Amino acid sequence: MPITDLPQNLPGTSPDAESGVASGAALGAAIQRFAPPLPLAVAFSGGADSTALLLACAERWPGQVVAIHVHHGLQSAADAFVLQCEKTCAQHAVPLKICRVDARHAPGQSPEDAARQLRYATLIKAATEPWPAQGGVPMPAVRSLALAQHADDQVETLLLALSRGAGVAGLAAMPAQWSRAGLAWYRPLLDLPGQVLRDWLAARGQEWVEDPSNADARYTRNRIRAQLLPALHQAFPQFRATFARSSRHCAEAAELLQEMAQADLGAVGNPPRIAALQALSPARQANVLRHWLRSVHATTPSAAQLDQLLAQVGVCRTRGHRIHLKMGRGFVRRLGSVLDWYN
Ligand SMILES: Nc1ncnc2c1ncn2[C@@H]1O[C@H](COP(=O)(O)OP(=O)(O)OP(=O)(O)O)[C@@H](O)[C@H]1O
Repeated sequence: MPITDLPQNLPGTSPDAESGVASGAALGAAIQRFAPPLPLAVAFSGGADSTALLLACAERWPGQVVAIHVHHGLQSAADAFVLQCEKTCAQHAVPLKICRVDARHAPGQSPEDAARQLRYATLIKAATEPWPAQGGVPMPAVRSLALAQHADDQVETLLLALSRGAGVAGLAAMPAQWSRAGLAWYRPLLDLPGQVLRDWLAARGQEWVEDPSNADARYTRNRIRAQLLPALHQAFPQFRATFARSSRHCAEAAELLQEMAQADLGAVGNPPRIAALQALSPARQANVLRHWLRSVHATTPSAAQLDQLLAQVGVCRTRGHRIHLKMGRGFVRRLGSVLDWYN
């Protein structure tokens, strides 16, 4: 499909000069705070957000920024994304790797999850495998990778977590920095509203491709963006900053719960001793049992299953008391003085 057949954003859509300057200052400040080990690879979809991130980084660290595009082979528009990525990278002399993958999901797996997991694995492989020399100069190994999610994406993630009834780990939303596969990963745009990125690109006459699925109201995330964010802006103009602060509080709380769960699992043992569990408060029992099931058995119980287990642990005072409950992908049963999980 020729690139012009896609809903593309062109210089004609420029915002006024004032918002162009304001967006430049906001993006500039975010990139100034960003200090990744170089060279840096940017996960580049060809959409507005990663186009802004790529160009801002390439300008800040010329010759030390590369781009990776994953062609998922899922949408007919995918070839047009590749063309746009190639055009942008050629214009700005940024080395680009295009990785073609088959991201069809397995039965029972969510299509978005399948595509995301494969995308992350592909980004790691592409970033860490050697890059061609640039102008005869060998390219050193990439040390960090940046993704372009912004403040609106963070709010959407938080609202989706709330709608599922998530605990503090889910409400922590997306981390701004972590390590994986020997790379430092970043989301340097989490403090910026998406509109700032679009204004910045439009003020510079920079094109990007609009993902047609972003307008599809069948996706909850798109409904949140189109309907909830404007209403939130009306009611709480500062919602991006305050929601982000709540997510950071939740991230801290989740870290503490994790540390406490590790210490408590050391104390109750693996498999957990029932008498040792009973010495803990119910909230700590729940925390350590959730951690045991997740970290040792790779399964997540529902809130109702965990409540049942806690109730059974609480009343397990006689030798003959039997425990046998469905728990995540398997079952928890009492074996003598301990709890046992099997499937
Ligand atoms: N096909 C892809 N290839 C490489 N990186 C990608 C691709 N799709 C998304 N990403 C990266 O993952 C981030 C989050 O993806 P998501 O689909 O939520 O955003 P997006 O709407 O595609 O962002 P953008 O406006 O950059 O297209 C993007 O900002 C980008 O950094």
